[in-house]
Amino acid sequence: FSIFNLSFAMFLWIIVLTLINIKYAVVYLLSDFQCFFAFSQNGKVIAVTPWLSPIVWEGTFDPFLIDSIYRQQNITIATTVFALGKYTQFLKDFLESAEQNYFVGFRVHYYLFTDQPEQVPEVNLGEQRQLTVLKVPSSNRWQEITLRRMEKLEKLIESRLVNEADYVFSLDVDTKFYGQWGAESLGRLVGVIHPGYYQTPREQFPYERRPESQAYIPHAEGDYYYGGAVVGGLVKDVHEVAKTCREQLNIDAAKSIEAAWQEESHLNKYFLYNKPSKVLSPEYLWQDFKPHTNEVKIIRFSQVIKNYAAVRPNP
Ligand SMILES: CC(=O)N[C@H]1[C@@H](OP(=O)(O)OP(=O)(O)OC[C@H]2O[C@@H](n3ccc(=O)[nH]c3=O)[C@H](O)[C@@H]2O)O[C@H](CO)[C@H](O)[C@@H]1O
Ligand SMILES: [Mn+2]
Repeated sequence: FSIFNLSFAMFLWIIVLTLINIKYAVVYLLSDFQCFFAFSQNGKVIAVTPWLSPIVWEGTFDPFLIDSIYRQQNITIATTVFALGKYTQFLKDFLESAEQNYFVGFRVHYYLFTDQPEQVPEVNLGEQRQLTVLKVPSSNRWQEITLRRMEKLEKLIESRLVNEADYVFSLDVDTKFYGQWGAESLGRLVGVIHPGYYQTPREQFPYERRPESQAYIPHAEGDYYYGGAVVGGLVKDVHEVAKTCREQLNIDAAKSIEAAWQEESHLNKYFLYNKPSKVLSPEYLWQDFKPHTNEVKIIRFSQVIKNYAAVRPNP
C-alpha cells in the first residue's frame, strides 16, 4: 500500500462523505423552507400562508366586526350535508349545534342529502334558516358515498345554488359545533387544515402517492394537508372544485384506481394548484378523541367519536 494509494483512498472517502452531507443538507433545507407548519417555533400560531391568505385562528380577528361587515351584504350561506345509511343518527346533534353556533344571525339554507328522508329529525330552526331534504340513492361502500358528494354538490350548485346562495360550505355530518363559526370563515375559496396533520412534515402527509392517480402529489410538493370534511367559498368557486374533483375521480375510476382518501385526496391536489384564499385552522375541524392542545384555544367544529364498524356499510 503505497502512500499514493492511501491518500487516494482518503480522497475518495472525503468525496463520499461530502456527497452524503450535501444530500442531507438539501433534504433538510427543502423540508424546512417548503413545509409550512401552522405554528412558529415558539408555539405562536402562524396566521398567514406563504401566498398571503389568512389562516383563521382565534385572536387574529374581531368576530363582531367581521360579522357586521358581512351582515350588511344580506348574503345566503348554503350548507350541504350528507347523511346516508346509519349516518342519519348524527343529524340531530349536527343541526342543533349548528343552530347554536354556525352563522348565527345569517341566512343559512341547509341542503340535506339522504337516502331516508323519514329519518331526518325535527329540529327547531332559527329565523332566516331553512332546511331542504333531497333524496339520493345509497351505496354499500362508504368510499363511494363520500366521494359521490362531489358530483352531488356540483349538480346542486348548477340546478339551485347559483340562484339561491352566495357562499356554500360542504360539511361532514358526523360532527358537532362547540364554538362560534361566523363570517370570518368566508372567502372566495376556503379549505381547512386537517387536525391530524397540522404539525406533520409534508413528506408524511397522506396525499395520494401513486403517479397513476389524478390525485398524485410528489413528496417534494404540498402546502398543508386539508381535511375533506370542510370545503367552502363562493358558489362559483366551489362549483369549480366539485366539478374538477368529480372529473378526476371519474378518470381514476375508469382505471380502477381509488385515491388513498377518496375525494379528500383529490381536494388536496386541487388546493395545491388552486390555492385557497382563506385557510381555516384546526379550530374549524377537530376530532373529539384528540386531547386539547395549548395552541388551539377554541374548538369550533369537531368530528364526534364513532364506531366505524357500527356506522359504515363496509369495513
Ligand atoms: C375529518 C375529515 O376530513 N374527514 C374525511 C375523512 O374521513 P371520515 O372518517 O371523516 O369519513 P366519514 O365516514 O365521516 O365520511 C364522510 C361523510 O360522508 C357521509 N357518509 C359516509 C358514510 C356513510 O355510510 N354515510 C354517509 O352519509 C357523511 O356525511 C360523512 O360525514 O375522509 C373521507 C374520505 O374518505 C372524507 O374526506 C371525510 O370528510
Ligand atoms: Mn367524518
